[in-house]
Amino acid sequence: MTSARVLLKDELDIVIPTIRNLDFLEMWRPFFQPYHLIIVQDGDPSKTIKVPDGFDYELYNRNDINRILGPKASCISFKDSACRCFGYMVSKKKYIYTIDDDCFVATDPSGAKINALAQHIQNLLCPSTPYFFNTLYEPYREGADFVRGYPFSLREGVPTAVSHGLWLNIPDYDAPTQLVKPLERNTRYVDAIMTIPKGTLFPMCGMNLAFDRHLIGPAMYFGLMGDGQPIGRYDDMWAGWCCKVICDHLGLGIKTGLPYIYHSKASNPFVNLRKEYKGIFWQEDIIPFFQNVVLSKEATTVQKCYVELAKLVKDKLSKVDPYFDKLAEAMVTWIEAWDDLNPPAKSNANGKA
Ligand SMILES: O=c1ccn([C@@H]2O[C@H](COP(=O)(O)OP(=O)(O)O[C@H]3O[C@@H](CO)[C@H](O)[C@H]3O)[C@@H](O)[C@H]2O)c(=O)[nH]1
Ligand SMILES: [Mn+2]
Repeated sequence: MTSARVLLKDELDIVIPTIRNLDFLEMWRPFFQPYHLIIVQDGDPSKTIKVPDGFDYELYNRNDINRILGPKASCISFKDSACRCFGYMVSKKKYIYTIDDDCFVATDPSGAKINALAQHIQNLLCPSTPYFFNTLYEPYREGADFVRGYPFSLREGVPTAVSHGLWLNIPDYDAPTQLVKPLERNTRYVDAIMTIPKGTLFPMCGMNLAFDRHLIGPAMYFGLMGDGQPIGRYDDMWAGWCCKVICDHLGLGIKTGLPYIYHSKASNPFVNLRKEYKGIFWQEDIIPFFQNVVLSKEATTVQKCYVELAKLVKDKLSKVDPYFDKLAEAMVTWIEAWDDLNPPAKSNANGKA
């Protein structure tokens, strides 16, 4: 870390889903070591995952999830990276950064190592501008600003709930694209951060993602995927669509762009196709559903928005497939489990939380 002060050292947890090993942490040590890690071990709980020395962490396997959540553990996916959202639920911090175990420190065009975590923190601490697009991109960056014609009444921006980073080398392509372009690598470093405009959805990838847990945490449910489910690799997409409609409703922002990580492992496109294929045609109904979602004015908290959204999923998507009935119920279970583990702060005698 270049600055003596470690940004948000005691206010941020790093959540890592893993079914492999954590050797990748050695490369991140200079940037991650000051922070607390929450490791969600997927797959066989009897397997021991070795955490490199010197990291402060807590580790949860499936037995822990079942013990902590009891019957509500049914909402946490098994054998899919979607399990990571358990880490968001058990965290006690204001911010979360989640990264996959095959993502490494990338290098920018100047040859400097990219501290992705520091850039995400910067993105989250600066406002977003969802109501009017700034053509010079992120106006709060050093050397940039709002351009001529940008309304001054909108320059204060809104709180940023999510910072969505990108990937050099292996891009996050769906299986059909991976099959058609097996050798394609992303070598294009685009030096830009943009707020995703209000009313526009986007495909959120969970590989290199940070968010303000207090602003949007309860909406970061990664759905029912993996073992026993008809779909996979739509965990982060589902969460992103739910988060975006709720951010639009509550007046929060989502940014995408810098920072980059270096994604090293291409998962098997044939296995991915089997996981994704229902999602590839279901999403032609899912996207219009989210584009037409209207949340009520009584939905003033993320939990209220999310439970309202779950009812809309049940009412409008169950005709696509009975899976959405189950998913809608799991969305409510998730909120119940979230509130069990994160009870609202009790207000004291003079009403202070
Ligand atoms: O059953 C599993 C499989 C994997 N994991 C852990 O999750 C991440 C991502 O795994 P992987 O790198 O193999 O998969 P990708 O296709 O590259 O991941 C991208 O697709 C999305 C799938 O939902 C995912 O969010 C993206 O990042 C690794 O840390 C694995 O160890 C798991 O926990 N359980
Ligand atoms: Mn990967």
